[in-house]
Amino acid sequence: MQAILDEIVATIGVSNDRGKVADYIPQLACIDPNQLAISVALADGRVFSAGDHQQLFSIQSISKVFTLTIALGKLGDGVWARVGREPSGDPFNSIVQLEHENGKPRNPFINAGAIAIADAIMVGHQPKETLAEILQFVRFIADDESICIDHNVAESELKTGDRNASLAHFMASFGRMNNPVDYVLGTYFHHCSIAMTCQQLAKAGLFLAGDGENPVTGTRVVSARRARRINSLMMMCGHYDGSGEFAYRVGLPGKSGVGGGILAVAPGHASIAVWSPGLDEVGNSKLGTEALEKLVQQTGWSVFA
Ligand SMILES: NC(=O)CC[C@H](N)C(=O)O
Repeated sequence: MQAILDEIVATIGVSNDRGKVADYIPQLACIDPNQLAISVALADGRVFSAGDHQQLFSIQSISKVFTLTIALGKLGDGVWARVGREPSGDPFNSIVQLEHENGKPRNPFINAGAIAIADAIMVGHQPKETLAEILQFVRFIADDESICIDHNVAESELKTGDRNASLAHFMASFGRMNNPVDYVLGTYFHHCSIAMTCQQLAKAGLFLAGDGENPVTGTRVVSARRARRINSLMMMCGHYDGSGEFAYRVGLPGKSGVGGGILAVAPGHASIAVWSPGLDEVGNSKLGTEALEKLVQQTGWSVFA
């Protein structure tokens, strides 16, 4: 495995065509695009990494997998009254479907859906309490107490978050927000601003590769059925309007973030985190996707194999 990862970083890491760093969040615009990292956490507890795998990055929308998991724990199937389970086929920050679909986001991974999920898990709590709960959950699944929120990124998003504020207010106009919109947005921006290394992220995804149980710590996070369902949502919706392309090229459930990270799950085998800040046209890590494509070719881990 180490040789495979070293080879992936050596070949893909030299690419001149690295995509474009997200610049609508000023704090992300200044990240050096010449970075690439990959970590594979195997079901037997071994973790292999290559490239800049010790570097912290903004997990952004990958956090939506964790907030969905928390929401399912709190609301069970009640989650599906708040968001759907269908791919949107539209950009991650699109507002158009909300008008025709009664303010109900298509899925929990587009921005509107994740904002609705943030509202759902607040259940009357203050943003601080909700964020503490989210952070505690992420630290628990990653088995790492050092994971934190990057407050500079959160502030930066807050200042330039007009689109997300529009989505939230638009949903509120359909009576779909239980908490003050500003509180929900504050929660959403901060959970998107959790900073992790590839190694930490790969470990955090292990429960999804292990039928809901972290195979290393032996702790059950969700039921096997719930893990399968989260994986299926990642497969269908995790890369927005690039989900079909990702399934075609990589063939694993995955969730991307505009920080350039991707969490991918090879059920029964491994949890994989990749990071390279340059994004393709739809906002998914360009080299990260290429690295995963190569890894799956070498390991045969595609769920369609
Ligand atoms: N695709 C993403 O990672 C988007 C998340 C980002 N926080 C936003 O709201 O725009």
